[in-house]
Amino acid sequence: MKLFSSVNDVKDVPALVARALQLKQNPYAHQHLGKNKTLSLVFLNPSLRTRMSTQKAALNLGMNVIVLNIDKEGWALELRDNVIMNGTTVEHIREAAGVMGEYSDIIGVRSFPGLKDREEDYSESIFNKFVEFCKVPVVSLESATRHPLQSLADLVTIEELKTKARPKVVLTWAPHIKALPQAVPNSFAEWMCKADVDFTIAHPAGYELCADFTNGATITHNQDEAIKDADFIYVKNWSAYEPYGAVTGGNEGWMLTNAKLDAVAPNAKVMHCLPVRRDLELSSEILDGPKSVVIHEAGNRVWAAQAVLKQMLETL
Ligand SMILES: NCCC[C@H](NC(=O)CCC(=O)O)C(=O)O
Ligand SMILES: NC(=O)OP(=O)(O)O
Repeated sequence: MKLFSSVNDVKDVPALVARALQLKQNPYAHQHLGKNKTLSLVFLNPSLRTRMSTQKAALNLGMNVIVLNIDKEGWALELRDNVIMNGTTVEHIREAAGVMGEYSDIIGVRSFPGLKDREEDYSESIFNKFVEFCKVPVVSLESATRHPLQSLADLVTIEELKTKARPKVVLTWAPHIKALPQAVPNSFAEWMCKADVDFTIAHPAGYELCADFTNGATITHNQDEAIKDADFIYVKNWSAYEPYGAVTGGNEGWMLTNAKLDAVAPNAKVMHCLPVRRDLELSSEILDGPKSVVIHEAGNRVWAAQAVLKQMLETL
């Protein structure tokens, strides 16, 4: 595998999930694979889980790891082509990515969307420039439109905790005060549409995701109807795709509570990629109660990352 940017880069998804679960049982069995190999993790945006879990995964495989918070510690990066660099940017992504490739066997990149220009964000221009100019295999650490390491960990979690062959999985929109990217819900939907699950998406009118990611999902504006008898409820806020980046008020009632779960989904396990704003996106009674699997889910980020890195190391 030379690129991990979406589910489409994975030949056999069930095999990758199975590999992640095997690695969880035996984390240090492949330390020879990463010996003398360097993973560089490059962040243009903040991270807790992705940074720590991917670093841990690489260490488990015997790799060396370099972390660069390029937004804070690097030179101001020019991302546009054909501009005279007489302003505040100091180094072009062409040289920066090329140089990072010299120091790395695999590079991970995190670059969030600006949420201003949909065409620009959905073209994945920043992520794709890293891929083009660094000339080594690249793992997405969350790009403008997708978060595949998160989605793989989510699928691993569902596979591990499901109590029936084909569980009902619901992605529900949640309230927030800010405009957040569509990357996590796009990616979760894209992975779930390819998995052996019964998949529903619930959101208020106006929060339709880009249809490229939701093909095969049941989509509704009725949260109670959507979560009825769900086995897994995946909670996430996102801003509108159309008009792009918009946030409309008046949907505070979409926050999931124990009362809602008790009424229609008593057996549901509740997931969230984190970070989560308590009692805005998701009630603390759920987060602190037995239905929440968010910490377990975040733990599985290690095995998802390790399965991907292992496959990349095998094809270096
Ligand atoms: N990597 C996980 C999610 C990252 C991002 N959340 C955020 O930016 C939260 C910011 C805040 O709550 O202020 C998102 O939703 O895509
Ligand atoms: N879920 C997730 O990607 O978390 P971080 O943004 O903290 O890496």
